[in-house]
Amino acid sequence: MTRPVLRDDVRIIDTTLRDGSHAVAHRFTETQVRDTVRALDAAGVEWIEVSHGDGVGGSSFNYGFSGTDEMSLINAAREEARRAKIAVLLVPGIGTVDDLKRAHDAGAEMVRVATHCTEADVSPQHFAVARELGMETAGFLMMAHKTDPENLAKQARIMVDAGCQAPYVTDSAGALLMGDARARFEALVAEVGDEAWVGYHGHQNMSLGVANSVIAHEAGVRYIDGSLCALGAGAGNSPTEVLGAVFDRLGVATGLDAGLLLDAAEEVVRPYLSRWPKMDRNAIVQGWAGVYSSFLLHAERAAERYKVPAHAILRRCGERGYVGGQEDMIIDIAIGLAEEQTT
Ligand SMILES: C[C@H](O)CC(=O)C(=O)O
Ligand SMILES: [Mn+2]
Repeated sequence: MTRPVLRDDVRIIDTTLRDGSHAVAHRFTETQVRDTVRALDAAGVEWIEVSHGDGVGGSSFNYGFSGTDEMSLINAAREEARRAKIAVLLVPGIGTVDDLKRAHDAGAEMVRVATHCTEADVSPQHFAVARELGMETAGFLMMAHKTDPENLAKQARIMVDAGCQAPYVTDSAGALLMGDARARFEALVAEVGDEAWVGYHGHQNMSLGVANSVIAHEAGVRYIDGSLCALGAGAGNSPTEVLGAVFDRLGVATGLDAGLLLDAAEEVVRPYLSRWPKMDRNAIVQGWAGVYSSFLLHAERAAERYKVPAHAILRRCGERGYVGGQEDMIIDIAIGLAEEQTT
């Protein structure tokens, strides 16, 4: 297994146009994608992730239909990028090997295969196909707070042995406190650090995405995710423009122009946002109770339909330990809460 070449101390992978898709209900337009890619490219971002929020193949009744076919968006992103390369996310079971091949044909050069943190064993065939296609590979171990550092490292080992060049501590719920995050970073770096770069993907539900990114760098993590204006599920992701400024102040090389990232966030992304990811009660409950960030809009819609509080739905998701893929249970909880209100 070969690690990709890294020019800088850390490499920021921008997921505005993938995780951010959750925050805009998967309705990115081609113009928004082109404008965002141009701005990120100018700021020196090397990898830009573009897909439905739930990855390629995610456009569906269960996860929400895309406003524009994601393969057209990937193709538009590839056309617009001068230096940057395009990555896609794939959740086995939502996306298929066929979706991966179509994304590659549309211009994607990296795939990030995402599994629940204890289920890395569903990823090997996707890594194998990606490597055959000559793509770079990363692996998301989602909801990383739900298993201990030792087991997370074993799961990373499964991914790396299958062809993953960068297993990620993926804090899908924004639930990891700093010590918990550090323990997971250190465990993965110890297990696979000689063969792969370790990555970190954070959510801002408890406002710790940037702090955990600094800890990640200290612990030897080399890929760190961000989103312009924090655009992402829940309270959003670690803002790329803040990561640029913080790492610049720390003297950590990212290859990014922090000023141009600020322009990209303020002048390109902010004007098209109808909804700004925020740390409101619902999002904080997600971090606090360890709930998958992508559940937020599903819970808000169910709350409106069944006239029950979204934060109560989300707390119950946490109590029941639901994970990505169990979005339909949100309706079940909302119906249950509505019945409890009338009895
Ligand atoms: C499919 C998920 O949205 C992947 C992700 O970004 C996360 O788990 O966080
Ligand atoms: Mn995410």
